[in-house]
Amino acid sequence: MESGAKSNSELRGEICYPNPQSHQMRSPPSVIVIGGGMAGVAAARALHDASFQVTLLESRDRLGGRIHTDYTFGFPVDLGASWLHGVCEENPLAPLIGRLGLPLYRTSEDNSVLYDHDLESYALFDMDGSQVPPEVVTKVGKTFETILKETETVREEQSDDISILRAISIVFERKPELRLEGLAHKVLQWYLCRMEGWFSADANTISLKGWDQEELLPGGHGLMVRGYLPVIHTLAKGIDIRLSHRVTKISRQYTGVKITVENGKTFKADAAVVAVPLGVLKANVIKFEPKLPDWKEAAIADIGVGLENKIILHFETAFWPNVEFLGVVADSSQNCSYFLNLHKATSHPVLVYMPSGKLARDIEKMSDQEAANFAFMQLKKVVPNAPTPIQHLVSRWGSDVNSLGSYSYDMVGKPHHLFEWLRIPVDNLFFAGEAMSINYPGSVHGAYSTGLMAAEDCRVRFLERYGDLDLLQAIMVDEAPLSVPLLISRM
Ligand SMILES: Cc1cc2nc3c(=O)[nH]c(=O)nc-3n(C[C@H](O)[C@H](O)[C@H](O)COP(=O)(O)OP(=O)(O)OC[C@H]3O[C@@H](n4cnc5c(N)ncnc54)[C@H](O)[C@@H]3O)c2cc1C
Repeated sequence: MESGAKSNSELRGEICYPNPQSHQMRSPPSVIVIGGGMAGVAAARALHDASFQVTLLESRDRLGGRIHTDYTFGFPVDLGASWLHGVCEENPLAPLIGRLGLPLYRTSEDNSVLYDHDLESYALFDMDGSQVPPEVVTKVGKTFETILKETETVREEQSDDISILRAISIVFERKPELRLEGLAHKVLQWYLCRMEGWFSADANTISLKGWDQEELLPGGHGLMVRGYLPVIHTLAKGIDIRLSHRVTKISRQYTGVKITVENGKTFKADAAVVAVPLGVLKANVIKFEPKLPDWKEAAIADIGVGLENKIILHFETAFWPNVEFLGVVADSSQNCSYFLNLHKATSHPVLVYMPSGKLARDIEKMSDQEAANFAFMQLKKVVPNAPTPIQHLVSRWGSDVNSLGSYSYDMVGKPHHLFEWLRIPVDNLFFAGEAMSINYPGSVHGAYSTGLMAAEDCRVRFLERYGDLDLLQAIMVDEAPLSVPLLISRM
């Protein structure tokens, strides 16, 4: 409490607020974490370990959020995140995954996701089922790399931001020799389709100035062979978690926060960590009282949320080429297809079809069976006499009220620093989530690191106010040294 202000008892109301002189006698500060995805559980774990009283409110009847490992097939399959992007010691999640002994299967060694042309990994097919010669895939991959390099010159010249698609067409106007025809053109569209998948957005909405501002960690991309969920469950151990508690209102008061959930029940605490998806914040599902400052609302409005879904097909046996990825090339990026072959990594006969952007939005309008049929028709372009799948799973991240999108990206004309603005606390509200990570947006490790940052910001806020250094133990925000090596197959 500041000097000269009212006494604690006058201010407190129903909340027990700390008194600097009597902190030894009060209970530890309390924090409500809203959202039980990676960011929320990471914040809850760190605050719990630093002696805070933590309650986590989660709207779904499960933890994990956009980490959703499903066991319907009798083995784990991820409907949301499945890769650790950056299989290296610098990855903030590496120490935890290493300690848990969870195996990773490296699908590519290259840390670039855009023009990786590791030929072992891919088999691309034309619409008529004929395989694209590997040398064409490599050659077009190099051309795509050159085109993206050329867009850097366009970026330097343009004062206003434009889309990556517009920049590519400017490059074609200037250097017609980079424009490809026939099969090579279709392969180029497939590379563009993969780029759109990385951002979960169409190329005409992705910012030329912002698209490469995230930090790509080295070490390539490793699939979590046993699914991502064990990481969430480890972090959540011992935390007071209330599932099926959808928050509808967050009131900031001088004495703390009051959180209202759907059934009218209220929770009070000294502070809160808001770790719900950006899509949920955009939809105003949660009312903030008083309203959030204009700069925060602008950041919420101006960061994009894209859509990527997974249609998971389970077969009796694996009958497709033994490569990590299968692709179908086409005249436009939207008509290209992209399958992950889980059989390579897990020995289970499963293919994962991954549409993004407008295609993903269109597919979400279909029933599960129609969506599975659509994915199967794409597969038939690769293997015309493919037997029908025995089971399927379909994600709907766009229409699910708990996510309202897949992950964030830089929209045209919007500065990248908005990701940091989204993270900055507002009084005793702290913010965490993949869209609050300026370095690693759209990723699990980004969400994790913002959870730790929110916890640390909260801890420091209490220390500043009460100066109680013993009560609250330091939170490791910086990467801990990797004590256990990662278990990586396909080195
Ligand atoms: C299809 C797909 C594939 C992906 N692949 C990868 C990948 O391979 N690697 C990678 O690193 N990243 C990947 N990502 C991104 C990654 O999943 C996310 O960046 C990360 O999981 C987000 O974590 P989060 O805690 O910020 O949000 P979330 O996981 O969405 O957690 C937010 C939580 O808040 C809850 N919530 C929502 N509204 C309320 C409310 N009103 N009250 C209370 N709780 C609420 C939600 O139910 C949810 O549990 C993928 C995402 C998708 C959708």
